[in-house]
Formats: sequence, structure tokens, C-alpha cells
Amino acid sequence: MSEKRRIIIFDTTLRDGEQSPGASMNIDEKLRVAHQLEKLNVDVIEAGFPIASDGDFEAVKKIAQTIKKPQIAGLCRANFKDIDRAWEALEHAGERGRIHTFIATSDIHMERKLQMPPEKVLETAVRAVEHAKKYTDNIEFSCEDAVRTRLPFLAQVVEAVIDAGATTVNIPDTVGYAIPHEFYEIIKYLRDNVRNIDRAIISVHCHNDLGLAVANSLAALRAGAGQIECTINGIGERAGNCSLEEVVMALRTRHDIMPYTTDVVTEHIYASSRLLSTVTGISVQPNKAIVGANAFAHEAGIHQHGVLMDKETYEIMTPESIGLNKNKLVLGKHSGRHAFVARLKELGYDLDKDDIERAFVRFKTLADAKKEIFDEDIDAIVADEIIRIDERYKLLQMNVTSGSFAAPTATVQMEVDGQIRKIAVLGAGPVDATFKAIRELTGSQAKLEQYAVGAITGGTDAQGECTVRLREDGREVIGQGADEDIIVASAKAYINALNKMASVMERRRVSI
Ligand SMILES: CC(=O)SCCNC(=O)CCNC(=O)[C@H](O)C(C)(C)COP(=O)(O)OP(=O)(O)OC[C@H]1O[C@@H](n2cnc3c(N)ncnc32)[C@H](O)[C@@H]1OP(=O)(O)O
Ligand SMILES: CC(C)C(=O)C(=O)O
Ligand SMILES: [Mg+2]
Repeated sequence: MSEKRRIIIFDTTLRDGEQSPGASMNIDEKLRVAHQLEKLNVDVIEAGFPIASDGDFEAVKKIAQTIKKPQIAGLCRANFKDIDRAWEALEHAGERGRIHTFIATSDIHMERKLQMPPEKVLETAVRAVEHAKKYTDNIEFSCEDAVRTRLPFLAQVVEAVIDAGATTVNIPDTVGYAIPHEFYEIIKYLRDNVRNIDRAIISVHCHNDLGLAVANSLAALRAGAGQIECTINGIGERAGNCSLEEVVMALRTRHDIMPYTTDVVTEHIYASSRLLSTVTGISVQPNKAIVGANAFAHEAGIHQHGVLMDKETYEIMTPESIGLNKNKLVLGKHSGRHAFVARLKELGYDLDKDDIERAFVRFKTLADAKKEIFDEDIDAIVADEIIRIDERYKLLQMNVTSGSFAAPTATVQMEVDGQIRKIAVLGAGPVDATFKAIRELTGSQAKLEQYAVGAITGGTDAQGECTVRLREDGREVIGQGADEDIIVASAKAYINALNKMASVMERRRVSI
């Protein structure tokens, strides 16, 4: 396919997107999103609806003053008051300021909502565009509810507003009612029946009530539309608008059969999605196309195997193309040996076949009980099941003094790599003194992440059970120890964890 047609990306996250319940943003938040949209390199940012509130007016004005590259649009009804207020905010963007005015053209909207006859709507539309023309040549006009508008009337309005000076005519599917082939026919009808259609860019603005906003937008391109209106994460009225990331990535990924390009820097898509979620508090569903947490994640063994052999077996675009580092092989109960071994290798373990099999059995048992298996779980499986823990460190004897008067002191004797060592250390309490003594005797640098004490049975003669979690060089191990004396149990747990850590590190050193 030779010539590609450049499609204008009109982002309305800050206007239609903001109309989603709960998505209202203050001035600073809108400005942050606008900066990100500029990085993304969209062509037009619809910054708000200036007559809506003083806050929105200020936000549009600030964005018009600050953002330097994209055009800045502001929405206004088809009346002079709205248009004047919109321009007051937009004029700061100079020639990049776009007045976007609209009125509904469908019978139901005209009769029931506006209570205006069609002739009055036509006249109002033309007068609005003529009024906007006093300020700028950059005028977009939208026929609200175009999809449910009688086509001859739609064509009449479009032709009249272009004559009045509109440079972009927008055909919204306001209620997300269209089906792709039908929407294609609507745009084609306008191309074929509006005398001056070549003097304006045809824009489309699709809502997602039937989940067809992206499909309808793509169908419209085929019929000659030159601008797509869309939002980050597809936010917007009700079920949302055409999602920017989906439509742009569809064009990029299927450039083989769609002769269109955009200037969007797709590598900023993921960051834009995250920023918007953070700012609005509206999170993205995990299975959302392109930016959902699972969009580049694989849990099923057969898929993981395929992806390990060649990513393209199950990935039609690269995570890098939207700004993600890499895909994710999630280990869970559907995973197979290929992915499990790959993760073991990533973690630095080079196990033989039998060890892998034993670890895999243990992994599946754990995966049945747990939704996701993390690296720490694998370390624990390997440390507990596979690696014979050489007892580098053994506790021989210990004595601790503490109380309300005596300074807590631990005297500990250990065997470290076959040598007998002994030390006495002061601490903040008996456990602290004991752990300090063990650290000094072993020279360990591992960080104590967690220390927990519990009783195995009830009563004052109960066995005390302690758990110690240590971290070193990104590895975590858990040690356990039990004794009637809780301080001795603590020492045993600490030494058990140190032995596991030493084994894990040794195994890692050998396999690297
Ligand atoms: C499809 C869309 O997304 S359209 C954009 C929707 N976005 C918004 O509505 C967000 C911002 N809106 C607002 O802040 C307010 O609705 C305002 C400031 C615009 C108007 O507020 P109010 O004056 O209190 O009117 P209200 O919202 O209750 O009713 C809308 C009025 O605008 C009229 N109207 C609706 N669309 C248009 C239009 N395109 N052109 C001219 N008048 C219109 C209605 O007929 C109604 O008029 P009436 O007050 O004479 O009965
Ligand atoms: C104002 C217009 C463009 C709109 O948002 C719609 O019709 O959905
Ligand atoms: Mg809309």
C-alpha cells in the first residue's frame, strides 16, 4: 500500500472524558494531563467547556496559554454567550485556538430537548458559526446525535455550516448507536451529497454504548473521514468514547490493510493511561485492550511456551510500542514447565531435570491454593524443597540475661563453617542482643524484614515458634525455629534463615 492518509487525532479526554461521572479534574490536574497529551503528540486537545464553570474556563485558558504544540479546542453551545466565553479562554492559543460549537440535529433532540423546529436549528447553527468566524477561522461544528439524524437534513446542516465558515464538521454518534457498515454509509452519503464537503475536514466522534466506538471510527476513515475524536482509556459519557490507544494502535498494527497514519508517539500511551487513572481515580479494567494489566501478560502454559519460542505467536504488537518494558509471564495454575524453568533461570537457578520436576510439583500445589506465584514463592520452593541446606551455621549454646535492671546481654556459641566461635553482645532487648551476636559471629549482611513469635500450644509451658524473614540481594528467605524458650526459638529461626540464604546464594553463584 503506497500513499498513507494522515489522520488528525482530536483528544477530548479533558472535555467529553471529564463528563464521565467521577472524572472531574481541577485546573492543575487538567494541565498535567494536557502536558502528557502534548508529549503523546495529539493534534488537538479539547480542553473543556468554558461556559460550564469559572474553574473550567480557567483550565481552558491556562492550557491555551501553556501548551505550545497541539491546537486547543473549547466546546460551546450554538449561542453567542457560550462562543464569546469560549474564545476569551482560547484566544491565548492564537491561531491554534479552535472554537467547537454544536447543536443537535436528530428529530428526537430537536423536538423533545431543544423544542426547536429544524429550520430554527439550521439557522442557529449557521449564526453560531458566523459568530465564531469573527474570532477565528479555526471552527469545528458538530451535529449532535448525527447518527439518528435524517440524512438529507444532516447534509443540509453540514453544507450550510461549511458555507458559514466551519473548517471541520464533526459527525458524532452521540449515543453509540451505529453499526460499522451503517456509519460508513453515513459518512459516504455526506461525501456524495454535500456540495462543499471538500472544504472541510470530516471528523467523527463515536461513543461506546455498544462497544463499537473504535470499529465505527475505523469504518468512517474508510469512507473519507480525516479526524478521529477519542479519549485516553476511552473515558467519556456513559460507556465512554472511542479509546485513543485502541484506535491509534489498530492503525499502527494493521497498517498493512489500512492506509492511514497518525503522528501519535505511541511509546507514551502507557504513561498517559496511568497518569489519567491516577488523576481521576478511575482504574483501567485488567483486560482492557492495549493498556490493561493483562494486555501483555500470559498465564496459560501453551501461550507461555509459544511466547518463549517467539513472542509473535501470541503478541500482535510489542509492549515497547506503547511504552511498557516487556511482557509478563504470570506464573499460576495454568502455567507449564517451559515458563517455570524460564523463571527459575531468570532467578539464577540451574536445576537438573529431577529437581525441576520436584519443584514443579510443589509449584502446582501452591498455585492451586494461591492466585499468583511470585518470585519469593519460587525462592522458597527451591530453598525448602530442592536445595539441601548445608548447615553452615549451627547453634551450640546460648545464654541471655535481661530484666528491668540488667542490660540485656546475649552470649552465643556457634559453629561457623566448622569453627567454634563465641561472643557476648549487648542489645536493646534479649532478642536484639541475640540477633546481634549471631550477625557478628556469621558476618551476615542480610536485612531482617520480619520477625514473628507465636505459641504452638497454649499455657506457659507452650513451645514457642518463631519466624524470621531475611532479604539479601533481592532474595528473600523464611526461617523457622521452635523451643520452649522463646529467645532460643528466635535464635534457631534466625540461624535457619541464614543457612537458607547461604544455600540460595551459593546455588545462584554456581549457576551464574
Ligand atoms: C453530547 C454532549 O456531550 S454535549 C455537551 C454536554 N456537556 C455538558 O453539558 C457539560 C457542561 N454543561 C453545563 O455546565 C451546563 O449544562 C451549561 C452551563 C452548558 C448550561 O447550564 P444551564 O443554563 O443551567 O442549562 P441546562 O444545562 O439545565 O440545560 C441546557 C440548556 O441548553 C440548551 N441547549 C442544549 N444544547 C444546546 C446547543 N447545542 N445550543 C444551544 N442551546 C442548547 C437546552 O435547550 C437548555 O436550554 P434552556 O435552559 O433554555 O431550557
Ligand atoms: C458535543 C458532541 C461532539 C459530543 O460530545 C457528542 O455528540 O457526543
Ligand atoms: Mg460526546
